[in-house]
Amino acid sequence: EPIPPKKFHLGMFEIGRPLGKGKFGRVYLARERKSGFVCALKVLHKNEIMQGRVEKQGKLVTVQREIEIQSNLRHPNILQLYGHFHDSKRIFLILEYAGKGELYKHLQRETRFPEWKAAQYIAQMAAALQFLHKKHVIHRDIKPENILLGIHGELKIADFGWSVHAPSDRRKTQCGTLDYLPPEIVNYTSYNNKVDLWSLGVLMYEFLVGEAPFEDSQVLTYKRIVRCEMTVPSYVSPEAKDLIKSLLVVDPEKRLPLDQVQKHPWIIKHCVNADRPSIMSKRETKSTSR
Ligand SMILES: CS(=O)(=O)NCc1cccc(-c2cn3c(Cl)cnc3c(Nc3ccc(N4CCOCC4)cc3)n2)c1
Repeated sequence: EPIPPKKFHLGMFEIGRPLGKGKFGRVYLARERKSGFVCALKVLHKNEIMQGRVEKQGKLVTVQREIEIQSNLRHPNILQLYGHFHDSKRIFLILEYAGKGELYKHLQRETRFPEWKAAQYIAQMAAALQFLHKKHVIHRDIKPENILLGIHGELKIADFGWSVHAPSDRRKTQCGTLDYLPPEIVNYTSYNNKVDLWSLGVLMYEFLVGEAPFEDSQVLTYKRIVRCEMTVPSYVSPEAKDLIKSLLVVDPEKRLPLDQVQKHPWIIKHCVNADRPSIMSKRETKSTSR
């Protein structure tokens, strides 16, 4: 684990290939010259952040909030923010490099994930959300576009641009798609960290079906969310369907809590988790017996 120096500046890094670009910035592979430490450098342009419909200082405050929240979070399923610096025009975020890129690209390529893979991702997501909620952070923007994959295929929550310290009765923010918003945000009522449980259900549905459960025209999506009108295709196993139905519940207090998600039969069936003796794969047993 590198001991980060206090002050960062651009000259400390060799900039590599662009990893991708998003609405507010570009991400480059980078290497810190002295230590050779590989990271990702996210470049945000101050004027771009200040423009756009979102109220003036809104986005800049969000970036400051993103930095403050993410730099204090250390968890294997949360992309680490090592530090930041800025020059007159740009803000630079020094982030953990996620070796397998954007989760939604993998989802697009595979159309939908097999249940064993979806269960691993949902278990890791639930662990990350449990960690965030203990720190009174609500993510509020759980969707495949905000999730990256580490070099071993482990899930990394990457974008904290819309997270807030709980509890909050903030009006619905101008976030992108409605698909992931739970009824209480869509209905402008006050909400708490249970919003992330709803989004976890939407994410699980999208992993298994390849599209979001309430996907439709904007007006219809709104109606379907507040009435929780969705159908689960028959190829989804009964256990998976049960977990989806336990999360996509209009009343936030009735959604399955995260500790129960991690003990759900569908998760247990597919995930070898820490507190159970490890089930050695065939390959491993053969090598030890040799
Ligand atoms: C708003 S935004 O700019 O943050 N989002 C746009 C965007 C778009 C695309 C990527 C990435 C991205 C970000 N990363 C961060 Cl942050 C850390 N590692 C990566 C990271 N890592 C990464 C690792 C591998 C690959 N490859 C793997 C081989 O196939 C080609 C893609 C891509 C990205 N990618 C980001």
